[in-house]
Amino acid sequence: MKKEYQLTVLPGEGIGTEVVDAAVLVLQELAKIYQFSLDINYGLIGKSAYQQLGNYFPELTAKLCQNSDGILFGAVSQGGLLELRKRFDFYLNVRPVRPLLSLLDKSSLKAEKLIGVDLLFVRELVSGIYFGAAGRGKDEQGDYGYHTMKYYDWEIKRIARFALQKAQQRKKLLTVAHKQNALPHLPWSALVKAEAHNFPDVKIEPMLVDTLAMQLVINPQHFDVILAGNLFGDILSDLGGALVGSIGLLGSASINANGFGMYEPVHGTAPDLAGKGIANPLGTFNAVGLMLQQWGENQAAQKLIQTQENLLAKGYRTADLYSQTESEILVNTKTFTNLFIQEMYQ
Ligand SMILES: NC(=O)c1ccc[n+]([C@@H]2O[C@H](COP(=O)([O-])OP(=O)(O)OC[C@H]3O[C@@H](n4cnc5c(N)ncnc54)[C@H](O)[C@@H]3O)[C@@H](O)[C@H]2O)c1
Ligand SMILES: CC(C)[C@H](C(=O)O)[C@@H](O)C(=O)O
Ligand SMILES: [Mg+2]
Repeated sequence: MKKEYQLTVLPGEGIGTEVVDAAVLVLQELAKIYQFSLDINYGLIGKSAYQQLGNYFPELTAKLCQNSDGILFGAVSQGGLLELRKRFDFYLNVRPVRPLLSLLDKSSLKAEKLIGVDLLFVRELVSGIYFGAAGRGKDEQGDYGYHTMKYYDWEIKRIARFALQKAQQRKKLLTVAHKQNALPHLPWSALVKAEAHNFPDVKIEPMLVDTLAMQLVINPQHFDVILAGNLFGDILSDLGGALVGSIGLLGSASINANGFGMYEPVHGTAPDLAGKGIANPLGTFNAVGLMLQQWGENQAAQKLIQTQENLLAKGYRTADLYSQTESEILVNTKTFTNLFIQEMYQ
C-alpha cells in the first residue's frame, strides 16, 4: 500500500523560505520515485506569524504540527522556535557532520585532518540555560540580568540513553561535553555512566567542553558521538559547519519520545544572503534526509546523500562553496535545486 505522510512546513523567514522551497521540490520528486505521497500544509512561525496573528508560535501552527507526521522548518530570527521545540518535547537533537569528498578543500582544516571524519552531535534541546529561570533585576550594585542552567537528572539520563545507543550502533565512542570544574552540580559524565550498564561495549569519554572545542579542531578524526547540553551543543555544532566547509551543509533532526520530529538546517536566517536567492539548500536537503530515515524511507534518504556527492563532484557550487577555480561552476539556489533533481534521475 502506498504510504501517505502529512507534512507541516514552517518556512519562517530570511533564507529559511528559500531553502525550504527548494527542499519541498526535491522531496516531491523523491515521493514520485519512491512511491509515497505527501499531504503538505504550510504554517506561520516567527516574525510573519507575529505580524499576521500576533504570536510568534500561534496555536493554529501548533495544531497543524500536532496532526502531522513531521515538521520541516526553515529559520526564524526571533521568537517561536524554542516554544515549538518545548511544546512537542523535542529533546533529542541530532546533527551529523561528515565532510564530503568533493569539498575537502573548503574546510578550515587541511584535507588530511578530515578524511574519515564522521561525527554525530547529540544535543539536549528542551532544557538547560535556554529554559531556566531568567530575568532582569536591580540591587545595590546596579541593574543585572540572569539565565540559569538547570537540568533534572532524568533529563540528562534520557538523552544519555539515546547517545549511548547511537554510539553502540556506530564506532562505540561517546564523548560527553561537560564543565564540571566550574559547574559541579551538573555532573553530566557521572549521570551518563550511571546509564551505561546496558552498553558495556561503549567507551565513555568525558571531556571539558572548552578542551573538546579545541580537540575538535586539532583532531576531529578521534570523535564519534558527542553528547552535549543545549548551549554547549549549539556552539559545538556550528564548529561542525567550519569542519565541512559551510554551515549551509548541515541538517538537524529534533525528535520526541514518540518518534515525532522536526527537521531543519543548522543555520539561521542569514540576513546577509536573504532575498538574493543564493543560499545553499543542502543543509535543508540533509534535514529532509533525516526525516526520511525517521519515516523508514531509507532508499529515498540514501538517494539524497548520493545525489549531493554526484552533483558536487561535477563542480556545481553555491556561493558559500565557490572559490573561482576552473573546475567549479557557480549556481544560485534555484539552478542548484533543478540540477539536483535532474541528477536524482541519473
Ligand atoms: N534554527 C534557526 O531558526 C536559527 C538558527 C541559527 C540562527 N538563527 C537566527 O538567524 C539570524 C542570523 O544568525 P547568524 O548570522 O548568526 O547565523 P546564520 O546561520 O544565519 O549565518 C551565519 C553565516 O553563515 C552563512 N550561511 C548560513 N546559512 C547559509 C546557507 N544555507 N548557505 C550559505 N551560507 C549560509 C551566512 O551567510 C552567515 O555568513 C539570527 O537572528 C539568529 O537568531 C536561527
Ligand atoms: C536560533 C537559536 C535559538 C537556535 C539555538 O540556539 O538552538 C539555533 O542557533 C540552532 O542552532 O538551532
Ligand atoms: Mg545554533
